[in-house]
Amino acid sequence: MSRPTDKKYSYLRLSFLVPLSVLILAIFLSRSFPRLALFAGQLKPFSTTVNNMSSQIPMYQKELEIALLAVQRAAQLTKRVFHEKAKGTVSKDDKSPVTIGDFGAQALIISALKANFPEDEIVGEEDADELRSEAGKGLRDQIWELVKSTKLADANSESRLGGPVKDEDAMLDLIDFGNSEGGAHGRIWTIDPIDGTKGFLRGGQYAVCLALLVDGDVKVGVLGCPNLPVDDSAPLDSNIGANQTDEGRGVIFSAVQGLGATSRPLTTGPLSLQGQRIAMKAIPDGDMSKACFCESVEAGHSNQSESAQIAKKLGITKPSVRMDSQAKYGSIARGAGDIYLRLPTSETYQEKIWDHAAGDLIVREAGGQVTDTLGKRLDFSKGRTLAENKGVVAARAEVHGKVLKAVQEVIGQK
Ligand SMILES: Nc1ncnc2c1ncn2[C@@H]1O[C@H](COP(=O)(O)OS(=O)(=O)O)[C@@H](OP(=O)(O)O)[C@H]1O
Ligand SMILES: [Mg+2]
Ligand SMILES: [Mg+2]
Ligand SMILES: [Mg+2]
Repeated sequence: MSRPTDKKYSYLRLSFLVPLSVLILAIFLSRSFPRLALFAGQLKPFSTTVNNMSSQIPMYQKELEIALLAVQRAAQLTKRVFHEKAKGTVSKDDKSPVTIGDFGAQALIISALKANFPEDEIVGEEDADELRSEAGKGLRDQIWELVKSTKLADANSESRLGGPVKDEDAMLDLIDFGNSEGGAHGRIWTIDPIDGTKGFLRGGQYAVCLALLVDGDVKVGVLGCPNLPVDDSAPLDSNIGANQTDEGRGVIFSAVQGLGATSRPLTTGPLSLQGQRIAMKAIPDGDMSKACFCESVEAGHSNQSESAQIAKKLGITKPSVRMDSQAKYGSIARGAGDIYLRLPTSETYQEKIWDHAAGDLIVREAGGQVTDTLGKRLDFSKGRTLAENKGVVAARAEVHGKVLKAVQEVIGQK
C-alpha cells in the first residue's frame, strides 16, 4: 500500500519532468528543423529565413551556391568559344543567331542542376532539334568537345556540380531538359545560356543567366557577365569592355529574395559565395539631368526613338548607354547606371522569362523597382514568356514613378 507522501512525491516528480521534457523537445526541434530544411534542399521553403531565436539561417543557400558555380563554369565555356575562330553560328527560325557556346553552356548548366535538384523543372532558351539532325553532326561534335573538356579549376567546386556528362547523346538530352512549359507551380529554373548572342559575337556585352522560380516568384538570380568591368564603380559607356583583353573584366551578380544583391569577380579559381553587397545609386533630389539610362543595342528589341523622347522629358542630358544582354540589369543594380528602358517595338512580341528573371530580382534586391510599361510587376508565372507584360522599366524605387509617368506620356501619344 502506497503512503500519501509517496503519491505526493510522484506528483512532484511528474510536474517537474513533463515540462522539462517538453522544453528539451522544443529546443531540439527549433535547433534541428531549420538545418534539416536547409540541407534537404528540395523542401519547399516557408520563408526566406528561418528564425530560431538567436540565429537566422538563410534559405536557398545550396541553390545559390550551385547556380554561381554552374554559371562560372558555363561562362568559362563561352569564353573559350569567343577565343576560337569558328563559333559555330547558325540562324534559328526567328533569324536570331545561336552558337556552339549557347548550346554548350546550356548543357553544362542543366547537368549541374540535374545532379543537385533532379526533381526541378527547367525552362531553357535552346533545344537540341537541329543538333540531332544529320546536318547538325559537325556542330554537335564541336559542342561535345567543349562540354567534356570544360571544368572548374577548383576540384572541390567541380565535384559539387556532379560528374562529367556521359556522352554526346546524354549531352543532347540535357539540352532538351530545358523544355518545360514553365508556369505558376513548383520549382522551375530558367536559363539563358548566352543572353545577347549578338553582343557575344561582336566582342561586346553578354550574360550567362540563371534564375530559380518558386510558384512563379523569382527566389534566386545569377548573372555572369564576362565582359563587364570587375570594378562595381566603373562608369558605363556603350563601348565598355568591347573587344578588350580579359584583364579587369568579368563579374558575377547574384541575389536571393529578401537577402540583397551581391557581386564578385568572375574568377577561374574558387568563387566567393558571399560576394560584396551592391546597391542602386541615389539620384540626388531626384534631379535626373545627370542620370544614366541603358537600353538595347538592337533597335528591333527596344524602341530607341521613344526612349530618346522619354529621356528628354525627364531632363536627362547624357546619351543612352547601349549594351546587349542582362548586363544592363547588373549595371544599374550596382549603381553604374540609373535606368533601364525596354520599350516594345511590336504589338505581338512577348518577352522571354530567361531574358529577365535573374535581372529582375537582382535589381529589386539592390533597391530598384522593375515593372512593365503599364506599371505591372513582371509576371514569371505565365509560362515561357512574360505574356502579361509589355516592355520593361527599371529604376531606383524613389524615381521609378517619375520615369514610368514619362514612359506612359510618350507611349500614350501613339
Ligand atoms: N523583337 C524583340 N523584342 C525584344 N527582345 C527581343 C526581340 N527579339 C529577340 N529579343 C530578345 O532580345 C534578347 C537580347 O536583347 P538585349 O536587349 O538584351 O540585347 S540587344 O542589344 O538587343 O542585343 C535576345 O536574347 P538572346 O537571344 O539570348 O541574345 C532575345 O531573346
Ligand atoms: Mg537567342
Ligand atoms: Mg536572351
Ligand atoms: Mg540567349
